[in-house]
Amino acid sequence: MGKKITLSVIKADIGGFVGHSNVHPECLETAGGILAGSPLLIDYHVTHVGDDINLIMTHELGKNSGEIHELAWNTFLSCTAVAKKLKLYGAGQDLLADSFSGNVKGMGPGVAEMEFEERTSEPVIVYMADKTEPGAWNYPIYKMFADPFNTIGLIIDPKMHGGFLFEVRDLIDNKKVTFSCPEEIYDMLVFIGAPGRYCIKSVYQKGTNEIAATSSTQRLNLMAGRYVGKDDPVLIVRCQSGFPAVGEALEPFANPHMVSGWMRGSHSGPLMPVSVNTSSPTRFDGPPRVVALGFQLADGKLHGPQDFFADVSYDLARQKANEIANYIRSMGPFEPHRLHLDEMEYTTMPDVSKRLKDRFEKVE
Ligand SMILES: O=C(COP(=O)(O)O)[C@@H](O)[C@H](O)[C@H](O)COP(=O)(O)O
Ligand SMILES: [Mg+2]
Ligand SMILES: [Mg+2]
Ligand SMILES: [Mg+2]
Repeated sequence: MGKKITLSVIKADIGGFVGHSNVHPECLETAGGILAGSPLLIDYHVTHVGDDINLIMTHELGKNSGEIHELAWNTFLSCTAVAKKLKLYGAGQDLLADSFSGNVKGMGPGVAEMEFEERTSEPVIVYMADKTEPGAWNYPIYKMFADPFNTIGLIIDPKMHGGFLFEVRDLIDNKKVTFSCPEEIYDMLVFIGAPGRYCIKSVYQKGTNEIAATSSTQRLNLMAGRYVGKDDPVLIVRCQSGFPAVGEALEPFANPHMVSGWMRGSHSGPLMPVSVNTSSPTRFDGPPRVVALGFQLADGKLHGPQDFFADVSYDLARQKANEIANYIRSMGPFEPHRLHLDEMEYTTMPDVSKRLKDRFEKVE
């Protein structure tokens, strides 16, 4: 057995610049400075999508390493101090706990990690989204790993033809189930078609059980018991040679699918593929954005990134997303633009109902 590398992507919103639109450069510099000085890491890349800081790190300490999680937590604390100094908006927004307790899971930051033996050549893509929730990955992961109309490799690459195993999490009941695809796609779609509750956590290659993809499935509002911003999830996908080709892993985003999030975490809107530099949500705090950064790993070193959605071939997807956004915005506070009551992050319904209680008369 060769040496195993862990790729950890840990993210948090520690304060926005301006409002919830972007990250202040001083926060990114602070994060970069701390990771540069850490002896724990093989390599790192600090970046952002909208108002979320993403720490992309490689090391040999495995998943859920207390040392790596503490490094990320302390980095976010230092960035929060900068955010407070600059009076940025919502300083420390996603840091829900007072002190670190061994693992950042359940403390606010989002985490996606995978451990594997590096192949001769190891292309990976790190996806990062803003103004949406973890279920936003269900549609593109399904397309990448189960839909031959997206991924021709499922038909013509002998290493992919057997299919993949999908681990799906129920975020409300805190349970998990694994589906074997393609045989069980109809059963699986019953669940993953409801992305507010069921999320694809990881995908494994059948036969080898090699990790192929993994996402962050933390739901901030479920942890905090109140709205503290959207989860703004991350996803890691390994590519080529038995996994989707880079182009197959990017293809689902050519059709901007509808996701929950956007303004006040309470609207449905198209997920727009963008470059890091254009990842600032603006119109109605959106539309929701997704960035895809490609890296070649070499003994854990992160060569890259390639900012894939900067490419002109995603111009049409952005145009389509703008058209969908324009159309659905015209519905204002009406469903389905506004989310169903159960899904809304802020709701004044209880207060308004209480105030109008006596004005409701029984209909005979
Ligand atoms: O969803 C949003 C922010 O999400 P985020 O921080 O990216 O997780 C925004 O639309 C805010 O909800 C909106 O700007 C109102 O913000 P507050 O005034 O309540 O902070
Ligand atoms: Mg924010
Ligand atoms: Mg955000
Ligand atoms: Mg958020």
